[in-house]
Amino acid sequence: MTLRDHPDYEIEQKRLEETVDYIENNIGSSEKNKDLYKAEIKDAYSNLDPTDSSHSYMSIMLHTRLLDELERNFERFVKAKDKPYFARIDFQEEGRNLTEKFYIGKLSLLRPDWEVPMILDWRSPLASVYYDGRLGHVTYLNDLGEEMSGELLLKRQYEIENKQLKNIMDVDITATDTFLQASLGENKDNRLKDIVSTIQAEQNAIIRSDINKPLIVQGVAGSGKTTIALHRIAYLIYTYEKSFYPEEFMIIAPNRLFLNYISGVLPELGADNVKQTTYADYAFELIGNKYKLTDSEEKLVSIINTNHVDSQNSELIKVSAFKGSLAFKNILARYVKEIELGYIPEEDFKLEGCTLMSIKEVKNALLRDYNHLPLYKRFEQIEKHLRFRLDKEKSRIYDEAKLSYDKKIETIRKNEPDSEERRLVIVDLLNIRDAALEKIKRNTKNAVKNYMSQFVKKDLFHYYIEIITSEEKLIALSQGKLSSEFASVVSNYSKKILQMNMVELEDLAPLLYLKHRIMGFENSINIKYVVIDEAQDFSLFQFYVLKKIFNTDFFTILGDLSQGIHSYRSIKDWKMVLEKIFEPDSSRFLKLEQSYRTTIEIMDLANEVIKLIPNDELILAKPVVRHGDVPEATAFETKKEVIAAAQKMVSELMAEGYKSIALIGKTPEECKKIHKELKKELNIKLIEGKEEEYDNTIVIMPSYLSKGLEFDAVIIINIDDVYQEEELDLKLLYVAMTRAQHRLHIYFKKGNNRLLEMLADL
Ligand SMILES: Nc1ncnc2c1ncn2[C@@H]1O[C@H](COP(=O)(O)OP(=O)(O)OP(=O)(O)O)[C@@H](O)[C@H]1O
Repeated sequence: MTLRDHPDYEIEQKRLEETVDYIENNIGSSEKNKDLYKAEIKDAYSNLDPTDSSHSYMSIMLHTRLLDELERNFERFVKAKDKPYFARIDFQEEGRNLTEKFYIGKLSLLRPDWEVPMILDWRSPLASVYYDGRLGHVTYLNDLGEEMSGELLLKRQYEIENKQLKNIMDVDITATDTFLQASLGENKDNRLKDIVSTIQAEQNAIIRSDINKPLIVQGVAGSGKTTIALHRIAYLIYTYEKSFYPEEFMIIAPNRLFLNYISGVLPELGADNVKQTTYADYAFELIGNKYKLTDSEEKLVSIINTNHVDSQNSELIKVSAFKGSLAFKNILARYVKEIELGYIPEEDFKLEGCTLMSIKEVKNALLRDYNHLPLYKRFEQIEKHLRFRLDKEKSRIYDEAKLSYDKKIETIRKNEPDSEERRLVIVDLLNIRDAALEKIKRNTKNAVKNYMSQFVKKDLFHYYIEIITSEEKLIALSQGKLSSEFASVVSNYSKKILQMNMVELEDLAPLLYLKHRIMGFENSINIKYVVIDEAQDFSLFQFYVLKKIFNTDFFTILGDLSQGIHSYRSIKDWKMVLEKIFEPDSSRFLKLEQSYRTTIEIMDLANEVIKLIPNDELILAKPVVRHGDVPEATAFETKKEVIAAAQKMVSELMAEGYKSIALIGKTPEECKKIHKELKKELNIKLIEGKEEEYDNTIVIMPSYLSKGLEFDAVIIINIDDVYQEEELDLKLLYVAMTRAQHRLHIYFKKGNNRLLEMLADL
């Protein structure tokens, strides 16, 4: 059916025109009002009278506020005008004999003269039925969390471009989601997009999941984890507008390139000012930049490069796993206790022999009363107590001392006859008294400072170095759990890095922990909701420390164990996170098995790779019904031929109109080599991990850097280090294969390349 044949075409066309007109009129009047308010502000400034300025000040304040609001609305209108909505639902609430039409868009639009919104925000409670419900009886939770029900009588989707209605599609009970199909079939550039018009029911459940329960999502490659994470933030900001500011939300992503890749989505969803950062960047923000970070991928690369069987047991892996473990956290907790005990004073706080605060009282303040504070913040409390006691007692002590001298003088006066000798004795005594009183004054002045001088503060790294480079301390504080061989490996390994004023990623959790427990953070942390993407790469200690420093359970954690290429240093399953970090009973764990990114053919082949890993936790992705070209896997005799084939394929893919093409190698060295050859012929960018953005059509990168990204077409090149049938290599290959949206080609050099040969034979 063509657009014009749709029975409601006229009505829909009219409605669109009406909506666009309304928005444009609002934009027009906003512009006028903007000029008006600006003129008012200017006027008020010029009339600002230094003696009686209240009227002008009021006017400036009022018009500035109005101007801010206007500008916000203005931007909303401008954003909405080209495509004000994408869907409509006709809904009849139970018990009401009235069917209402709701047009759903990215932003809400209310008309004072209408009872229903002109546009309903996609995040509003009622809009949920559009995502969840098939036609017929539906339910949703209203603002108060009460279940509402009714009949969904129509579910209609629109394609609108530049204010023009291009298509109308009614979704019936059986129809597959043609809109979804169309959107997945598109070629994309190198930025992630919002999916408000095609969010699927299982994704909607995650986006709208209860804010109060920590949420962990295991989602297969391409299931929309990153996309959903961003939509969830937009949803929470809208729904809990009164409880949270957008800047209190934080999303933690794996690297800056990835942050750039996702950066467009939140503003597009009307959620600005959300903090978007990487774990390392945020950790350095909190602990300071005194030490530099080692290349966090270097370790992975060296594991990839070495013989895997040996490396599985290598010291490198064990040290990383140890530093990310809760066992290490426990060692540090004992270490902090030891540090705390070291501050118990050996003397009372006294003035003139009079105890103002006993050792016991100071100890109680230090270890008991202010235990909830970081150690150094407890010092501040102790100091306050000392000052208080001193202020309370200093006059008494002074007066008593003075009185005792005065009494002595008085006794001499009374008992000795007046003589030159008596006069000299009294003068002497008066001098002694004055000196003593002067001394008391001086001591009083310095008493707190002197007493506090025993609470010497040290640098964070001093503490960390003291423990991590001391074999003896590690063993002692592990309560016999660490062998001396392993403790020596950890300490020697750490010494080498720290001596260069460097730390590795695995050191950041312990450093954050120590800073949190000992010094506290300089500025109060105002993050209230945390979303972690690619969370399979996090260690338990990382989760633990984030939960502690943010002091919240408000977490959404998303990841895919099948892509856990950093599993040498990170979690092995989600159960551990649920059990050790959160309360399993009050947390939610959801799975996403449907994959939206890629075609059935590509996903089927990628699943063959993941099947080779003997791990029940790894779930096979189910692709949405979208067919495409069968992936090609071809072996060549020489490296030169592999590179030539890739170059030819890039040209073909470009000619076919693909907008983003990635060549994915196994190691950075391999990518460098291939790039050197190809850059003579192609405008191709080598991605090495430090980039913050790129805008090239063609890129080349090692597999581990491609994680999280996606491309229209992927060419996997393998000329050097072959992919072995081992967990890490299988995961690297899986990650690379699942980056492709439409086309996948695998070109490799013949010989000893069993895994890729197996794929070629399938
Ligand atoms: N409901 C949907 N409608 C349209 N597109 C979708 C939908 N869900 C996901 N997609 C698309 O699927 C692709 C994969 O999404 P995303 O990158 O968020 O998945 P992911 O689970 O984070 O993937 P990975 O773990 O492989 O990095 C994106 O292009 C996204 O736009």
